[in-house]
Amino acid sequence: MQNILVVGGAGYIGSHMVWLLGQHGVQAVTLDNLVAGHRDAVLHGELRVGDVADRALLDQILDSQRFDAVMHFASFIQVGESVLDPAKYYRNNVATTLTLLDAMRDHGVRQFVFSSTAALFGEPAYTPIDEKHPLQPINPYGRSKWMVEQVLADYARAYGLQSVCLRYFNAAGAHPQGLLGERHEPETHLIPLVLQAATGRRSHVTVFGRDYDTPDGTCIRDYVHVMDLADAHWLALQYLARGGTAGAFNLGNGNGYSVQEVVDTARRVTGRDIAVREGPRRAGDPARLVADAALARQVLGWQPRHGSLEAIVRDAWQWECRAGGPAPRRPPEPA
Ligand SMILES: NC(=O)c1ccc[n+]([C@@H]2O[C@H](COP(=O)([O-])OP(=O)(O)OC[C@H]3O[C@@H](n4cnc5c(N)ncnc54)[C@H](O)[C@@H]3O)[C@@H](O)[C@H]2O)c1
Ligand SMILES: O=c1ccn([C@@H]2O[C@H](COP(=O)(O)OP(=O)(O)O[C@H]3O[C@H](CO)[C@@H](O)[C@H](O)[C@H]3O)[C@@H](O)[C@H]2O)c(=O)[nH]1
Repeated sequence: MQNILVVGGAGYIGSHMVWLLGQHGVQAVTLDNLVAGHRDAVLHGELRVGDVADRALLDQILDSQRFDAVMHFASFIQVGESVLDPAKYYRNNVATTLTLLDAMRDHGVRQFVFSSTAALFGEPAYTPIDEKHPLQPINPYGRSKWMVEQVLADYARAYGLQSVCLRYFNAAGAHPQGLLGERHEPETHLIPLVLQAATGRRSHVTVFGRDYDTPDGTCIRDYVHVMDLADAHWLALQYLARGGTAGAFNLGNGNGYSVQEVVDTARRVTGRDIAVREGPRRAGDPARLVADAALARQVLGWQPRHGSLEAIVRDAWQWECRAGGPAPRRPPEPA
């Protein structure tokens, strides 16, 4: 693998991946329309600002050089918004992915790594959740990812397009040296919100429900470090390069932490008081989502290196203390 097209590489997870490709000495081109990404988050390779729905642009990029694989991080990501405006999600997450896959097929690029999600599993029938668990997404965001997974299985059979779907549980943490981190606007994810309450950027964090069937009544999630996700993508590229066939892998640490445990850990790591308010349940939140990632360990050789919640929160805190992120590292491109 010498040259990778990273779609959505200016976003949270994609930017860590682009950095890692640089560390491995692999060329990367990022395609991102910057609706949610940041120009200064692309620390390696070339950034092409544009929409993945733009077939002419895709043709131009794929004609200009030979790519060994495409990694696809670009999508809209807010579950609540997907319920209110499903069209936005099906268009950007499904229709534009078809445009990308068809362009790849036409240009003979046959390897694809896709950002899928634990939202595919809906309300779990059992935990930890392995790949045999029924797929039963309960919102348009999850369904949009499921549709793409099904398309990918068909494209593998019909066109020989080999893909790996990586179903992340809760991505969290930041680059351990503080180069990159999470900068969503609006931020909806628990760990950055808790840490922003610690810095004073927010007055408090609201706990969404304390009446779940869990030991302390708050929801349990499997937080997985963004660098461990990037490692899994790297291993997925190696898997495809050695002829691995299309497949899907769950990515999590196998440890569940409650919302209250996240707040307590953040209080310990930051040494700050964090004001908490009680709120109602958020619609569509399963009580417990914990991954069984044995398959990724066996087949990809994935070994999470930053598995403890403490390490995840520490790295996210280092990033958050930079209050909005580091100064741009790349000069702005001419308009
Ligand atoms: N963050 C999580 O906990 C999590 C969990 C499971 C799955 N995922 C998936 O991982 C992927 C990355 O998530 P993230 O948290 O980094 O999100 P993000 O919003 O930070 O990154 C997505 C990037 O894609 C870009 N983009 C969106 N639509 C585009 C388009 N049409 N053309 C070009 N660029 C476009 C955005 O500008 C952004 O830079 C997403 O597909 C998401 O569904 C994330
Ligand atoms: O202000 C907040 C924000 C979140 N939560 C709770 O914290 C937990 C984690 O929430 P969040 O960080 O928003 O992540 P999830 O809703 O679990 O979703 C993430 O993780 C899923 C996989 O587990 C992915 O599918 C999604 O894309 C990704 O956003 C949930 O129980 C929320 O109810 C709060 O109590 N207060």
